[in-house]
Amino acid sequence: MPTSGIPKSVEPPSVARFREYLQIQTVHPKPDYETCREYLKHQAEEIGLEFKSVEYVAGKPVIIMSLPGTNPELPSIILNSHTDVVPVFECCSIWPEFWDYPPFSAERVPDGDDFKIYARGSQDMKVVGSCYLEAIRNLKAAGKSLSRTLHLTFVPDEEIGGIDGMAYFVKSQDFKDLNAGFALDEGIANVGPELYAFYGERSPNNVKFTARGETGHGSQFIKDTAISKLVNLSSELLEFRDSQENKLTQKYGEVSQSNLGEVTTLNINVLEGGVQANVVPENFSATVDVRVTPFVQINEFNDYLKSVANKHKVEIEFIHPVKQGQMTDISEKNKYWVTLQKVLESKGLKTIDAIFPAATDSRYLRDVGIPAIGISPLRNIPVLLHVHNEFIYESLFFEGIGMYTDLIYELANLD
Ligand SMILES: CSCC[C@H](NC(C)=O)C(=O)O
Ligand SMILES: [Zn+2]
Ligand SMILES: [Zn+2]
Repeated sequence: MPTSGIPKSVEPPSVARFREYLQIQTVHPKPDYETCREYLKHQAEEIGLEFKSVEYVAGKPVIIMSLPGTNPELPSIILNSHTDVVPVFECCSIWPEFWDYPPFSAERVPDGDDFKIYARGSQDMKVVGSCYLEAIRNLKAAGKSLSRTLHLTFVPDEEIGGIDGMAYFVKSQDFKDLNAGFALDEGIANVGPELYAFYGERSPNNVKFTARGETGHGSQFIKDTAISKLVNLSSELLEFRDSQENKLTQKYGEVSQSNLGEVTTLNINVLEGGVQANVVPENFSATVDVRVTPFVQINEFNDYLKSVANKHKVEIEFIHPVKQGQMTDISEKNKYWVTLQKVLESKGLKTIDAIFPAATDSRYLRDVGIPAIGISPLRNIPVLLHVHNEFIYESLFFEGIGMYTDLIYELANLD
């Protein structure tokens, strides 16, 4: 334990480094990536890692820190994390303080024998990036020999879809040069004692439906209005949504984070149209957040959406191209997975193997053929990603460092 022999009130250096990272305001819509780059460069220099910063889009650095292995011909291990965090709501008129501490002060607050560290990004996902760095610091300090090369990748913009970050990176020569064999990426905290291990995720599919119809005076019985078409279409979409939920409740008794990824969800989140109350609008649209499970063929699912739109005489637009979600093999055939399971077992940790319900940068890695597992070291803690008052227990940070130290060592020494 990094704290042994040190009074609890004294902040361990690893925690000070973690808190410094949390204090950098890499928050959307204007993340401070420059300060973040400087911070990471300093970490790389201190630990003794090669450092490279590349920008596929100006001002959005992808940072690659490398530790060459003794057998650099072997496929490398990627330890990925994103540097950006989601916005915070600090207060509103009826609820003056959403946060107990300022979200970028990274306050270290005593909590019994432990400390809580409050900050945006403490769970999602600066804790993971910091654990990787501390684990490698420990391995280097202990003089451990690693045969595979390690690459720590710190990427921007995951929280807004990764288009200017991981999506460009995986297509680049820089990425090909990594000769990656396996990647670890983000997971999600668990209120229970197990760790989630995500081997796939649902494809985010934003779809806009636009209905057009008869216009006229708001006092009349006008047929085939845009709204009536959109309402009928929406009812059918919501019936589909119910059927997906029923599938889970029939199979598992309830919907949970561990089974949600097995079905497709949709939420109608933006309605647009109308000019004034007494004018029947010529058009009205609904934008829907659809999350397509990798267990169905995305093309077939989109054909189904087209057929529903067609039936209700509504136009359909797929806002961005969506690819079939790929899944990482979690059978005995995947030696990286077997190693991960072995290490976690040796530490008394169990995994819940699941499909991530939302989107992470792992989808880009899997798409270019890199087996990726999304994992978080956080357990027995409320799930606070994107939530007010995000915090972690300091003890979980130490547990995470221990877990990644063993995991990285074993993965990097796989034949
Ligand atoms: C669609 S890309 C934005 C990424 C975001 N990821 C998470 C984990 O919230 C999401 O799924 O909405
Ligand atoms: Zn995240
Ligand atoms: Zn997030």
